Amino acid sequence: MSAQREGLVVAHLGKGIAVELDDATPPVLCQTLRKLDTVVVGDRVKLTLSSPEQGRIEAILPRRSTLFRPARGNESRPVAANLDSVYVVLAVEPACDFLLLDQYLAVCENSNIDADLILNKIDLPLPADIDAELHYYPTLGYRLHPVSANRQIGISELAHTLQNRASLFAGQSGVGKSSLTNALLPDKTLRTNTISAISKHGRHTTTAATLYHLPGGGDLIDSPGVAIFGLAGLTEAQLAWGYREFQPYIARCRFNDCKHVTDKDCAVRAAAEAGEIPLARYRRFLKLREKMPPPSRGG
Ligand SMILES: Nc1nc2c(ncn2[C@@H]2O[C@H](COP(=O)(O)OP(=O)(O)OP(=O)(O)O)[C@@H](O)[C@H]2O)c(=O)[nH]1
Ligand SMILES: [Zn+2]
Repeated sequence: MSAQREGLVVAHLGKGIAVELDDATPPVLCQTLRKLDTVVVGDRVKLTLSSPEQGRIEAILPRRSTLFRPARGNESRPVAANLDSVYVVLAVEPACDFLLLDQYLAVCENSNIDADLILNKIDLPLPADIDAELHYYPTLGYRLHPVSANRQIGISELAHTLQNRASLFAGQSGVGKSSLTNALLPDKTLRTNTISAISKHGRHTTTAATLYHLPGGGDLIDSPGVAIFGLAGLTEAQLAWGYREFQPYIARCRFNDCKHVTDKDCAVRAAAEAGEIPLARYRRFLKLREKMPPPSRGG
């Protein structure tokens, strides 16, 4: 038996988990001890090697962030670990879904994950009202990156901001997440090598999520399933906190457990009515609140 090593989980394969050792490539195929919590892409793990290509994961090192996805009922399941940033991708077509955007931002605000906005397809004209709505977000501290994946506009600037961090692209279907990933990882063989090195002994299996090292530095977690992550695990109070401009008002509500809806002397609602908080954002907060599973709305 060899000594314990540490590594990074780079992919979930049908027959095991691909782990990149800190001092070696290609990744090794690992099994996990049954009693371990779910191991996810981005996790740092302790493992022992049974052969140069195979190992067993024995511990998950503490995570600095975890992204959850809703599972059956009110359950949630971790899908990615140790993310630094979520990049919410938007486009003029399909139309900007601001409710989904606010939902992503609220999750990140409560998960120790930074959030940026990417406006893709800037080769297409953007209506003025959408443009104005989008430009409100930088006033809250969210950076907005205008790009075109197809026309290769703004891609090198984007690559620069992705350096030295682990990121994930989120957004509705069709906004161009795959196109952006391809623009940033032009070397297709580099992308597929990771997986084929691991699955060469068996049938090719679809992966739930994969971590890629970007050529300019930084990691990108690509996961079809994570693209639309839900409000899984958030409480109603966390949802309100996820609206950054609400934060200074929340402490001024009369009641500690103010729901910011019809409550007496709610400073958040008052600010929205006075135009200090954009009414559109407050309304979307109310809508998201309605969408939350009942248990997290209680108490
Ligand atoms: N006009 C224009 N179209 C683009 C641009 N980038 C991507 N598209 C197009 O948008 C469509 C959707 O792109 P995808 O990359 O598949 O979008 P996605 O977000 O990965 O979609 P899902 O895989 O369904 O989640 C494709 O037809 C792309 O060619 C762009 O910069 N400009
Ligand atoms: Zn309130």
